Amino acid sequence: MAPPQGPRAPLEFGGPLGAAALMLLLPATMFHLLLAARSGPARLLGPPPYLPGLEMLWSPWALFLCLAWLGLQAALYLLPARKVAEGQELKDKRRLLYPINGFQALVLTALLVGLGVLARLPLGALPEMLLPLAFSATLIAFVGSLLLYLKALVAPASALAPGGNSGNPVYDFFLGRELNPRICSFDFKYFCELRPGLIGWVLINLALLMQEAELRGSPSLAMWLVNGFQLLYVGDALWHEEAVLTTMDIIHDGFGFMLAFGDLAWVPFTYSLQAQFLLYHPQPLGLPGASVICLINAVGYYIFRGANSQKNTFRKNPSDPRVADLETIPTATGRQLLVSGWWGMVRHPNYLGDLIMALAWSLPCGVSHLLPYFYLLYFTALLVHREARDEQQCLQKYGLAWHEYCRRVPYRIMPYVY
Ligand SMILES: NC(=O)C1=CN([C@@H]2O[C@H](COP(=O)(O)OP(=O)(O)OC[C@H]3O[C@@H](n4cnc5c(N)ncnc54)[C@H](OP(=O)(O)O)[C@@H]3O)[C@@H](O)[C@H]2O)C=CC1
Ligand SMILES: CC(C)CCC[C@@H](C)[C@H]1CC=C2C3=C(CC[C@@]21C)[C@@]1(C)CC[C@H](O)C(C)(C)[C@@H]1CC3
Repeated sequence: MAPPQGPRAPLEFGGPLGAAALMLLLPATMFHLLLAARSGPARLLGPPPYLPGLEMLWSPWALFLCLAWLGLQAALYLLPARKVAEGQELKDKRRLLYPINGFQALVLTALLVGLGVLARLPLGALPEMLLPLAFSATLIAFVGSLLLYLKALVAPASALAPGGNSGNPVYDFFLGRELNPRICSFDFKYFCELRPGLIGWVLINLALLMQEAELRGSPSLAMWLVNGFQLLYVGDALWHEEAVLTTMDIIHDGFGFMLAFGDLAWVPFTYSLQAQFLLYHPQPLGLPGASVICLINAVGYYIFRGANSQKNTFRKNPSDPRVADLETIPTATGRQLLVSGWWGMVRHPNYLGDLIMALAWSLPCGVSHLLPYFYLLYFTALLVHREARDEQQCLQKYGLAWHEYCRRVPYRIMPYVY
């Protein structure tokens, strides 16, 4: 068994107690949202409309569907890739290899689903199964994290995540002990981060759109917008798959319950909340309103993509002509920090773009209910917390240079506000 690592990283998420509370609170919130979306009052706050019995949650058929979905995505992951990318350097100086074929997986899944629909696959029946599917996904995330935790107990110390090896089993189970758990070249965290959950999310959205068409003759404009915006977001993530290799989830966080549940259950079943809400609460939306919402999404996407691409291009090759003229601050590590362009506006311009898009995803649901704005509220909290974690990590990495960056670029996410 690997001994806990040298100097212990400070505990995050409120330590073991916070981790235990989140393990209960996150699934409970997800089920609350699923139940509220289909209830008449659709209340975000307040008690759930009813408490589902085990017979409403547990279904062997739903478990089979979830496992089949994971199996399909794993098979697509193993197909030959257009590119194999190198990850960041690890503590033992190695670099892991990652297949770049996520967008191919999305296209092949779309083809398979299209063929299925032509062969009368009842995709419109999926919305009725969301509760048992979410329950099975949670079960899979729980059992999967347990197996990963046990695997990590025999992993070498160099394979452990900086934050997930405190020695407290609850905390480590939640955050994940091992940084890059793999069997041969199959990387569990990288696989789960982008494929089953994100592609599952757009599939659920599509099923909700088809069900709406069945119920009301055609999908509403609001449902088209939500589907279109979120498909763009998922397509973009898979097209720029290589960029995920520099996110804190891949570089810093272990693969434990937080990411397993987040990737496999939370993303597909709560990120599709707007489409769920629209199926049960149709909203009128005219062309002028839709055009304004499209503009908001386009502005958000422009900032999000511009900022992420600028940083990725700069990190890959600082002399690339697209970024070579930008002003930078040198750091003791030899790396530089951008202080002009998007990254001179605020310290996390990509978060700002993401939040503007989150607003555009909720607006088609009207303003009569708070429920479809849950994603915007949750996402603001997630990004504010994530920004604080990243700030801590950057301060450790870059010391005085980071202080200088903060002095030159005082706002974190929103200029003149935060
Ligand atoms: N939809 C969702 O649920 C979620 C979406 N996201 C999105 O994922 C994307 C990635 O987010 P995340 O991984 O949190 O963070 P970022 O992509 O913002 O990466 C932060 C890192 O960027 C580098 N960096 C910071 N400032 C500068 C600078 N001025 N110049 C150069 N490099 C800099 C640092 O790493 P280094 O110096 O080591 O390169 C820092 O650790 C974002 O667009 C976010 O909105 C994130 C979480 C959830
Ligand atoms: C359940 C908890 C509250 C926490 C779980 C958080 C996870 C759901 C998110 C952590 C980082 C994520 C990212 C994306 C999805 C959500 C999770 C897994 C991301 C794949 C979405 C698409 C983006 O384009 C991205 C930049 C690739 C994102 C990377 C981070």
